[in-house]
Amino acid sequence: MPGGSRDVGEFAFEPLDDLRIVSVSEIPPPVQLREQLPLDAAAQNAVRRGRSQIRAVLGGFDSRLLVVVGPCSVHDTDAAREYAQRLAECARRYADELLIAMRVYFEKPRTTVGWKGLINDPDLDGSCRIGEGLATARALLLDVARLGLPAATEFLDPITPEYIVDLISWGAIGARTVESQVHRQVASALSCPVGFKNGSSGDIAVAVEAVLSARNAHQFLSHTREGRTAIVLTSGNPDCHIVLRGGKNGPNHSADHLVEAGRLLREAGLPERLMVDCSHANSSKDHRRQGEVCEQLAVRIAQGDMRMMGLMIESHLVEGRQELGDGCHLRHGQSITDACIGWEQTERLLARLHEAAGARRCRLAVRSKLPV
Ligand SMILES: O=C[C@H](O)[C@H](O)COP(=O)(O)O
Ligand SMILES: C=C(OP(=O)(O)O)C(=O)O
Repeated sequence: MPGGSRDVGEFAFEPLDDLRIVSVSEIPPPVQLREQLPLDAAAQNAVRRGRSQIRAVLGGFDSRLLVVVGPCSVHDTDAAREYAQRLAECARRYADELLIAMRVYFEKPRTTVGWKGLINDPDLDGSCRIGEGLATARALLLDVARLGLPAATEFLDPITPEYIVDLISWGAIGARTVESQVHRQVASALSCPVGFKNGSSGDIAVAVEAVLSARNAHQFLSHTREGRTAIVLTSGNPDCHIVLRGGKNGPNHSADHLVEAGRLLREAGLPERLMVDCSHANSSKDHRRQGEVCEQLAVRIAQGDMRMMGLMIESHLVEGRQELGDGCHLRHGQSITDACIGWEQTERLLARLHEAAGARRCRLAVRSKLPV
C-alpha cells in the first residue's frame, strides 16, 4: 500500500473507540457529596460574607486590601487545618485593613507531569481515588468556612466546581488555562469572584480577554448536579479581575507593568483593579523573593496606589518545599509543590501589609476629606 498504510483486512476487527482507555470508574455525583457534607449556618454565613466582601473590595466600595495567602497546594489536611486556625486569628487581628482569604488549592496544573493535587490523588501514591479526594476537599473546606475564613482555590477540572463551589469565596483560573474557552465558560458560571492569571508567557492581554469573556453569557456542555450531561446557560460573572504573576520574560509587578495592565483594562472598558501575585514568575519561583516583592508592593500601596485591590502569597507552616518521594516520610506543614514562605515570615508580611493598607486608607481619606 502507498505510504506503508495497512490493508483494510488487517485491522477490520480493530475496535473504533476505547483504544486507550484502561478503565472507567464511576464516582458519586455532586448532589450526593453535598448531601453527605452539607453547609451548616456558620459555613453558609462565612461564604456569603467572604464573597460579598471580596466583591466590595473589587468594586472599590471597601478600601481594604484582599490578601489571598496559603499553601501552594494542600496535601495534608491536618497541616491545612492548623494553618487555617493560625490564619483565622490573623484575619481577625487585621480585619480593619485586610481581607484575608486562605489559599486552599486542591488542583495543580502541571507544566508536564507531576502530582496533580489532593482531589486527583488524595493518597499521594498514584492511586488517584478522585471520589475520596473530592470528599476530603469538601470536608476541609467546611472546617475552613466554620472558622469564618474565606477559601480561595484554583478551578482546573470543569467537573470539580459542582462538588465544592458552594464553599469557595474566590476562584482562580491559572496561567496555563487562562486562554481556554472551557475555563472562561466555567468562570462565567461560578457564583464567586474569579481572578484570571496572566498567561505563563507573561501575556497580560489574554487575562483581560478572559475577564471580558467570563463577564458574558455562555451556553456550553456540562453536567447537572445529579451527574447527567446537560447544556448550561450562564448569565456571566461580573466579579472577575486579572492577576499579575510574571511570565517567561520575568516579573510583572513593577510600577510600569501596573500602568500597562491599567491601560489594557481601561481600553477594554474594565475597572483598573487587579491583584498581584508575589509568587510564581514574580518571585522567579524562589520563595525567598516573595518578601522583597511584597515589600515593594507595600511601599506603593502605602503611597496610595489604588490599582492593587489584592495580593497573593504562597505560604505554609514550614518554609521551602520537599520532594513527595513515596509520600511516607513527609515533613509536617511543608509544601510538596512550589516552595512557600514559612509561618513567621507570613505573619511579618501580613503585619506590613496591614500597615500599608492603613496608610493608603488615610491618604484616600485626606484626599477626599473623609474622617480617617
Ligand atoms: O503553583 C504551582 C506550580 O507552579 C504549578 O502547578 C506548575 O508546577 P510545575 O511547573 O512544577 O509542574
Ligand atoms: C499554579 C498556580 O499559579 P499560576 O497559574 O500562576 O502558575 C497557583 O497559583 O497555584
